[in-house]
Amino acid sequence: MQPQHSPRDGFFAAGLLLLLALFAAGVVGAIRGEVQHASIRIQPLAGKAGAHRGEVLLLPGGAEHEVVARLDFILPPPDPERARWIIWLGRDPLDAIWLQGSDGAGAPWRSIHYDFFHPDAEQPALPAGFTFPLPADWQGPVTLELHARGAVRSALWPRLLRESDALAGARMAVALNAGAYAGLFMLALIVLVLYAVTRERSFVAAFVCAAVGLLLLAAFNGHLFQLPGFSLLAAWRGQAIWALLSLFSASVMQLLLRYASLREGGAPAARWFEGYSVALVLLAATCLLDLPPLRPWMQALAMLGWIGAGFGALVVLGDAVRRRVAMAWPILVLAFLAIGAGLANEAMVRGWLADTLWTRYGYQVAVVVLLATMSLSLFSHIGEYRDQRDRDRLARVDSERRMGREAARNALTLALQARLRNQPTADLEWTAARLLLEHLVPQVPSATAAVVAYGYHGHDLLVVEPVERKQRIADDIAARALALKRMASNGVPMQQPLAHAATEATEALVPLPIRSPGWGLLVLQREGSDGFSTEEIALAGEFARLAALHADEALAAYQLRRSAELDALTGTFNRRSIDQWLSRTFLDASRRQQSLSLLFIDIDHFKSINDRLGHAGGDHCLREVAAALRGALEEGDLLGRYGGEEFVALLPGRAGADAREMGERLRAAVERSVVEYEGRNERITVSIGVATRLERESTPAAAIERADKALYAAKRGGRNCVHVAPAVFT
Ligand SMILES: Nc1nc2c(ncn2[C@@H]2O[C@H](COP(=O)(O)OP(=O)(O)OP(=O)(O)O)[C@@H](O)[C@H]2O)c(=O)[nH]1
Repeated sequence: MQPQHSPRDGFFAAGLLLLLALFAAGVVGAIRGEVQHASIRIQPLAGKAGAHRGEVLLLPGGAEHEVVARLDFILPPPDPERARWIIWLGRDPLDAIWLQGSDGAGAPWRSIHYDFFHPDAEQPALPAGFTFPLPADWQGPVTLELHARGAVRSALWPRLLRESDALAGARMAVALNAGAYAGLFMLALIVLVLYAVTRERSFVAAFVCAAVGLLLLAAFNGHLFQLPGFSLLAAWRGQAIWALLSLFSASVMQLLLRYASLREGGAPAARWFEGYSVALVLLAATCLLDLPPLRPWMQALAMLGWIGAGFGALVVLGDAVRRRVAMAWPILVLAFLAIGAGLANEAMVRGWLADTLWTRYGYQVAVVVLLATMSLSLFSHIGEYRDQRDRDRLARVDSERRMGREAARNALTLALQARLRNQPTADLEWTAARLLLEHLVPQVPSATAAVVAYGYHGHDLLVVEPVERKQRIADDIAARALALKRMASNGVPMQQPLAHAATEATEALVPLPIRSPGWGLLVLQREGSDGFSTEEIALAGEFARLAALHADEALAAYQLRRSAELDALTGTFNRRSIDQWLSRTFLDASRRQQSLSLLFIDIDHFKSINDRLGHAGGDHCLREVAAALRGALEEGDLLGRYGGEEFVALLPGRAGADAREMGERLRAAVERSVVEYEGRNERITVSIGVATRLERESTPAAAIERADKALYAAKRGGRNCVHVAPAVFT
């Protein structure tokens, strides 16, 4: 994505213009304030290299040259009130510069000897020029020789000034230099911190640019060689400056590459820039190799390299303006300004423009402002970085949430499977609803969550979380049951503001997949008007579906299990399960030393019933007898069909008289019941044999035999009676 111009650019550009205006005002003031110097006539001495143009003496650069010129000037009479006179020259990269001549008495006089690359220890920090104090007693016409030697192109403008005026000018220059250094230093620091925070590589390029720029400006001004650590660079003399210039050109190209995002676009310009940067680094290395045959060419090559980088920068910036890259046009304007200031400096070095603060240092200020603007425009990269980070974080949060919900879904499924498997049918739906709410509420926070169902698997259900709100919810649901039923039958979840709530609240209604005519809803209520997200409602729907599905499955499994245990005709236990029950209850009772009785109940003359009513009528009678028996038995007693027209009742906790009493009750119940079949009333009786578990009996076989015998005895005893088996039959 391409960064766009933003209102921020406008503010930034306005701020920048303000700064530039302040700077320009300062420079103009400095130039205006410059002291008029007394005129010096310069005359190159015959036989020595060096040209002059008016007041300026030119050193051509490339190979090492030495120029000697005669300086003629008239010194006003000494004034004890005012400072002495000095000859002042700009601080050009000269290997040596000094003045010599003779005083009024003809005695030889020689000035301080300066070497740009090896500054004297006594010189002030950040010296701004070469100052040659003249003896205080000199006056009238003076002739001196100016000796200068160096391999860097320079234009020497000797000026005759009062020392105080020279100091004032020097202070101005120092202020400019210090400002430029501080600016680059701070910039380097800021972009380094930004890199540490964002890990955005563009800031490394900006850091290298600011750091190399700082070294380069300090080298151009000669201040670098004052620093103990860097004084070693003086061994390379001018070559060190050209190496730094080439490195700076390369770092500017790299910064431009990143600023204009050329790499991302895969533009061919990116490859050119990369290649050119490598060439510039190689050029810097060549400068430091200091090969004598190449030495005269290095200045020109480094300058060419710089001009090429400048040209490339203009092309890229022009393109960036077209592509609406952030801050492109203020940077382009600044680049033009920097190039203009650089050309002014070159014109000064060639003697075409006077040596002023502006021509000497203007390009330095422009470069600092340009670099600062370019580096700060990389803030747009921070925006991208921040966006990316936000996107990553959102994605992470989203995936964590999704994983959390997936885990909750699995947990709900597992809990439903585990808890519903052996649940008695009456509790099945309640348990499913409870589990649904328990697992849903942490995922979809709700002040109240409820499962409401009518006619669900044949019964009504209301489970509320938290339980304290059950009554309120029950009243609320009852009050609008009709509307809710309509809503549930639509099958589409919805949410609405809670009309009667004192504070703002929202209610989500998620229909439960319940077979008609039953209906049910998952009701979620939440404080505030924000309501539930689509995702939350979808999750609630899915949880509700899971819970209902598992409840249905558990019910079906329960019914299947029951059908395998029950006798299809009478609904009592079948022979297989009554056998299991017999074994189980006998073992149980023997372990606990509890009473247990066993009743064999046989319908009297069933054959004749069958004969009279037909087989279907017989079946009907069997069902009616089973119902009568079940009605007379008590909770905990078991009834099963042992086969044909014979039933078995198991009475845990009963023995002897108790069991007989129950046998009587059963017999009487059957006798009382009048079975109606096809308009005929049939009277049915049963004979019952009772056997009670003996103390050491843990299996039912013997008791079954006794009960059978007792039944046989009852039959023999005239039927429709109860016979209790003795402990031992004789
Ligand atoms: N309708 C119907 N009849 C059955 C079923 N199972 C057995 N029977 C009949 O039940 C009758 C049992 O007759 P019996 O064992 O001779 O005894 P009873 O006629 O009841 O006479 P007592 O038991 O001596 O009073 C037989 O006629 C069987 O056909 C059944 O599932 N349905």
